[in-house]
Order: sequence, then C-alpha cells, then structure tokens
Amino acid sequence: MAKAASSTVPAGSSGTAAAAAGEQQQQKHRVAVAGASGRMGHMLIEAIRASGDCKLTGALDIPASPAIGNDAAAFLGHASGVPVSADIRAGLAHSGVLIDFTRPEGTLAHLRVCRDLGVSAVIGTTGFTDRQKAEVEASARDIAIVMAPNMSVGVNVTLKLLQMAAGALASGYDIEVIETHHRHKVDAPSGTALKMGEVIAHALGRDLKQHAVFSREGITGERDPSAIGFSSIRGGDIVGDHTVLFAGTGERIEITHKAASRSTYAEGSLRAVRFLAGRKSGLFDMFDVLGLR
Ligand SMILES: NC(=O)C1=CN([C@@H]2O[C@H](COP(=O)(O)OP(=O)(O)OC[C@H]3O[C@@H](n4cnc5c(N)ncnc54)[C@H](OP(=O)(O)O)[C@@H]3O)[C@@H](O)[C@H]2O)C=CC1
Ligand SMILES: O=C(O)C1=N[C@H](C(=O)O)C[C@H](O)C1
Repeated sequence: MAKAASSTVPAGSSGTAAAAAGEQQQQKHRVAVAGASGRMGHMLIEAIRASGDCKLTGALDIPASPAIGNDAAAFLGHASGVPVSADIRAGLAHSGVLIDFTRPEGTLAHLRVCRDLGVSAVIGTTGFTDRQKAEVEASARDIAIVMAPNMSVGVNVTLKLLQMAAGALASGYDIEVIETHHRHKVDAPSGTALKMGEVIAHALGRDLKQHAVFSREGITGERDPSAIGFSSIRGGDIVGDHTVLFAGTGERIEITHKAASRSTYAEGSLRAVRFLAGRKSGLFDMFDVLGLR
C-alpha cells in the first residue's frame, strides 16, 4: 500500500516571508469530494471553499455525469482549478481525505483506491447492505474512516436523547420511527432512521433485525408490543425530518429532528475531516467526532 505523505497542504501560496511563516503554522486539509455534482457534493464544495482550513484537491463523479471535465466549483461561479474527473486514482492523487456522498457501490469503488493510496475517508452515503458494511470495516484496518448516516450535530445529539428515552420507556410504549425526505431520495428507510432504530433496539436489548416492521397493509393483526416500526414519506424538496414516537397509554412522546439545509451535513463532514487528521486507521462515527460516545 502506497501511503500518502500527509493529509494537509500549506495554506497560502504567496511568496512573502509573512505568508511563508503563516504557511508553516497553518496546514490545510487536502480534501477530495466524490459525487461532486450531487446535492451533497455541491454543498461540500461550497463548505470547503468557505472554510479557512480545508482545500479542494480532487472531485469525482461517474463517467456519464455532464460535469466531467468542468471546474468543480463552476456552479459557484468560481474557478477552483480542480476538474471533475471519473478517474478515481487521478481524482485522489493529491488528497489526504475523501468525502463520499454517492451510492454504496460507488463508495466501495472509491474506498478500494483510498486503501491503496492511504487516503482517509468520510462516508455519508446510506443504503449499504451488511456485506457492503463489512467491506468498509475491512478497509478501516488500513485507513482511517468516519462513517455515519447523518453528519449533523443535531441528529447525533438526538440519538443520545433516544438512548435515554428508550431506556426509560422500555415497557408500555410502542415505538415508531417516521422519516420524511425529498422526492429524489433512492433508499428507504433513511440511514438515519435505521440508525435510530438500532440505537433504540440496543438500549432495549432487542435485535433490530427481529423487531423491525417496515410495512403494514391489509389485516395486519394487533401491534406486536416489541415491534419497532418504520414509516417513510417522500415528497418535494424536504431536506430530512426524523421523528421517533413513543406511544403509551394516555400519553405519547415525540422526539423530532428537522434539517432545513444540507449545510449541517457538510459542516459535520468537515468536522470529521479535522478529526481524521493524524489518524492512520480505524472505523469511527460522528459520536467519536463530536465526543458523544
Ligand atoms: N450522512 C449524511 O449526513 C447524509 C447522507 N446523505 C446520503 O448521501 C448520498 C448522496 O445523497 P445526495 O447528494 O442527495 O444524492 P445525489 O444523487 O444528489 O448525488 C449523488 C452523487 O453521486 C453520483 N453517483 C451516483 N451513482 C454513483 C456511483 N455508482 N458511483 C459514484 N458516484 C455515483 C451522482 O452522479 P449523477 O448525479 O451523475 O448520477 C451524484 O453526483 C445518499 O446515500 C444520501 O442518503 C445525504 C445527505 C446527508
Ligand atoms: O438522502 C438524503 O437526503 C439524506 N440521507 C441521509 C439518510 O438516509 O439518513 C441523511 C439525511 O436524512 C438526508
């Protein structure tokens, strides 16, 4: 495995002595973005540009993307000097970390090259099968990875609230996870909803695979009290809402997170980039990044 020398690059390019001193003090994180012309790709490129400590050094998309060959920041009316490329190896050549919000098969293809080049990864993609997740885990033996179905601070704090609520409402409360997303989302339930279900099941000592109910239709019979139900709503441009309902007798509790902008996911991803600096291997999540474990 050819390890990348460093994940950072000098911040400035000016030749003055003051700039040189500044360069020594501040090293920028060299970040490549996969899915560069997607909804999250655009948001990430904008966040990297606005950040003081990250620099876009690679941009990947699929060969069929009309963005291939264009400047990755052209949609901002800015020239980053980084073209969108379908060549994974070339797209990662100058980067210390890849942020990937694509599709599971794309993420795994990118990860194989990251592993080969010693490039760390922040994975936001959702919809992985257990087998695909195992491949991510195997990659983390060689490179450092942050993987989370939701990078927002708010959702990760919500997961902590759910841990506490599930423990306290262990019996007598029916648990339902309801998620609402835009019409373009391709996976259901959302990765966040599944993670909420996992956190709750773990707090209750249940196996989510045995207790998850993903659909109801026809004569379903009465509700199994140990079920954890999931409902998915798709429509319009809704960024992402998640509610967990604990329905008891005579009362109900709803814990809700609503995202109004994808910027929250992008900012969380940059926090993950900073967390990975100096780490050589291991699989981490946003609890690790945010100190919530
Ligand atoms: N963890 C988190 O905080 C968040 C996670 N997500 C997840 O991120 C992923 C992307 O979401 P979003 O940006 O809305 O989706 P988009 O469809 O807008 O963007 C996906 C990007 O990946 C590209 N792509 C599609 N298939 C492949 C492939 N096989 N290999 C490589 N690239 C591919 C697309 O190219 P093209 O458009 O040309 O098809 C596009 O550029 C989803 O899994 C979503 O659930 C989203 C938001 C937050
Ligand atoms: O596809 C999306 O948009 C989102 N996907 C993530 C998920 O599946 O949980 C995170 C967020 O809800 C937005």
